[in-house]
Amino acid sequence: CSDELFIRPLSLVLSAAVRKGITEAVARAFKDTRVKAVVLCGENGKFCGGADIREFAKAMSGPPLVPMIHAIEAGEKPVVAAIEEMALGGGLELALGCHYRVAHAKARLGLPEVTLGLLPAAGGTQRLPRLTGIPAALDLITTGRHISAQEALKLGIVDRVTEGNAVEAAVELALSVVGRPLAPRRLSNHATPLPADLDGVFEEVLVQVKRRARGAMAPVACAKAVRAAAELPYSRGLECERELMNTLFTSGQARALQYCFFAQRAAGKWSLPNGARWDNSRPRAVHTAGVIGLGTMGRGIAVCLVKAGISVVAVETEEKQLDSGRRAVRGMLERDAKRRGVTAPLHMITFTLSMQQLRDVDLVIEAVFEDMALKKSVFAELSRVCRPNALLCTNTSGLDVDELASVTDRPPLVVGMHFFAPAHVMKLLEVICGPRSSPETVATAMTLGKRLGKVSVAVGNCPGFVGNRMLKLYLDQAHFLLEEGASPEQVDQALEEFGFALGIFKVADLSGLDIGWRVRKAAGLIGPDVDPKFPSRHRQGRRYCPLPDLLCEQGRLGQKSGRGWYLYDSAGGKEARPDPAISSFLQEYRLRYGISARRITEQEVVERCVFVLANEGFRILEDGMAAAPEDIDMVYVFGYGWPRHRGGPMFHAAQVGLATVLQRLEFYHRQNPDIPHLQPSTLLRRLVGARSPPMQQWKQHIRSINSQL
Ligand SMILES: CC/C=C\C=C\CC(=O)SCCNC(=O)CCNC(=O)[C@H](O)C(C)(C)COP(=O)(O)OP(=O)(O)OC[C@H]1O[C@@H](n2cnc3c(N)ncnc32)[C@H](O)[C@@H]1OP(=O)(O)O
Repeated sequence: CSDELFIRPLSLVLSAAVRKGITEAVARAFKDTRVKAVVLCGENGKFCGGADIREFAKAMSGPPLVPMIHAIEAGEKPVVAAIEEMALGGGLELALGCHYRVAHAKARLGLPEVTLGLLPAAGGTQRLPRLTGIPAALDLITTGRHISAQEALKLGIVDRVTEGNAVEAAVELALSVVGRPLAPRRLSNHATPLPADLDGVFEEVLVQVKRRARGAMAPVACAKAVRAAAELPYSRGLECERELMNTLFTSGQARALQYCFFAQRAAGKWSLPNGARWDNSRPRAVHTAGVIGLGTMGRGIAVCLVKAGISVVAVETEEKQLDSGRRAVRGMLERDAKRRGVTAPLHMITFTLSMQQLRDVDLVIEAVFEDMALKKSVFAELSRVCRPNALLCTNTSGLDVDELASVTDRPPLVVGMHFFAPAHVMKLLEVICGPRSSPETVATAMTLGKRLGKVSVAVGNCPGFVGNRMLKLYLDQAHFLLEEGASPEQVDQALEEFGFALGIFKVADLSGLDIGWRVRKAAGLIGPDVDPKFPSRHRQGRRYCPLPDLLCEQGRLGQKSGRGWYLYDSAGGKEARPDPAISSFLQEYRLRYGISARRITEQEVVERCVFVLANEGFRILEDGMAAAPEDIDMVYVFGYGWPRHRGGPMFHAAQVGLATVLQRLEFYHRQNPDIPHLQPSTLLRRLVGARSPPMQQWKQHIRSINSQL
């Protein structure tokens, strides 16, 4: 119409073309005397997802964002942002440069740059604190969390929220403010509201930010930039923002975090050797699901399903377990509902002792004890009870999914769904594609995972799949390091400084040391022929460390028993304290076996633990158990506490340099010839021989691609 102008960016992101479009159209609108106000909106009902991350790796082209936003803010006609669905990163910064903001009630807003190893460098760190004050700006900028339109309204980030058409509401607002002074609406003119104890606030925030960051630089830089908004005039604050951004922009951490962004999305794009792919296989609709077993895993899985709107029939074998499972699941659902201010959907779950009640469900997730014979009996019964077209899924951390399928009447409808504990919290789901799992079955499990809010990664059916197959070797290294002279706390400290959420011994204590003990017994590594006083350090043709078995025999099962690699205040206690008894136990052990303890450096701890992970990752790629290095990395980032700012074990190996990884593995293998997993994998050698090509080309160096997915 004649007195307003709509400018529609062409895509979700602020690409060079979109920035050019906005810059030119705004200039035209400001010049055109018929135009009284401007409304900025996005295409297809989405305001803006921020800068185009793919452009970061290329030479800058098109108009830069900062002057574009300044020109909008400095304009003499009111500009209103109509925020539909999202205003993220540069998108929110653009909106902050507008004079008014209207958001749809369902819109999400945020400055997630920190999650990409960056900071909001189009004035975001300077404008937001001037609008919301320091504490809220620090929270949003250092965490990158998305907020709802309602929270944005409370914080003053948007001026109006509408349930109706946001563009129409923005036009209405724009027309109503024509002629009003614009100076008070320019955030760069505002003074930042300061808390009474500015130093105290920043000191406290920095401590928290550093603890959460686990070595990531961006959150700390974000806090520094906000501090500049508190202490400096806008133009100098902007310089500080730019300087901090310059350091981050080219950092390895930013590259790693941006790699993770795309790798996470790539993991959803699975393909099978038979040509079935994510985009040509139709998932089944899942309205009802059964969960068998209400132990820790089953409870978490049931909660996830109910929260995703799926009706659940939960089955246990004994009244007592059923009762405690029911109480636990209800409690979790009630706490979650309370937190979100909604009613707990307790009506969506039925608890029963009868498998017969599973006869009408679309899909069953079995989550009984990790025991093949037990799981087989459950699957045989499911075959009899369930509808012929119901999918049968097993939550297993390493058992053969195809062996289980073979006891059913429907091997193509059987798939593994490996959840991680606690299942309602952890983001990773390994979907184990058995050789007979049908494309529809895989598509259903992958899509269900996404619906449950998980990052689903398709993996092949080998012992331990991807995650636990690698974990076993990582844990072995940690145990060998103890034999050689390290302490659990020294190993954990080195790994935590590397950025792991928790050191490996703390993780082992948390999970329970008896889990691995049971697995080793099942694998025939522990048995009646092992001398309990002097257990052999070589089993099945390789070096074996009996230390964790000895601990289990002493009843030190980890956190749940109050003692494991660490000491806890009580059974189930949270705080892990170094235990002098472990130190004496290790000394006696070394003495018994004639091992002279040596000084082990942090470098050795990290290299041996981390490079062995990547080395096995290369073997997994060669075996066809994962489709791409990105999949392996996402398993580690989302399931094993790997520091996201290091990209994942495969990305890290590429970043360190494959030649260096090869050389260090060779070195450690020379020192420990009885640890075969320190021997560099064939693929690693081949890649180094091919002058370390980029990760996207690694697949071309696998001799015979034999996908087991
Ligand atoms: C001097 C420097 C000045 C300014 C600097 C500004 C910094 C920034 O703005 S950095 C970017 C900040 N924005 C984000 O971090 C948002 C990232 N995107 C998302 O969170 C989500 O993608 C979403 C926008 C909320 C949409 O989610 P959803 O609907 O679930 O779709 P997806 O599968 O996630 O994405 C679809 C498709 O789009 C690609 N994509 C999304 N955002 C970006 C982006 N910012 N840049 C490039 N590409 C993006 C995503 O990879 C998907 O691509 P496929 O090829 O389909 O996988």
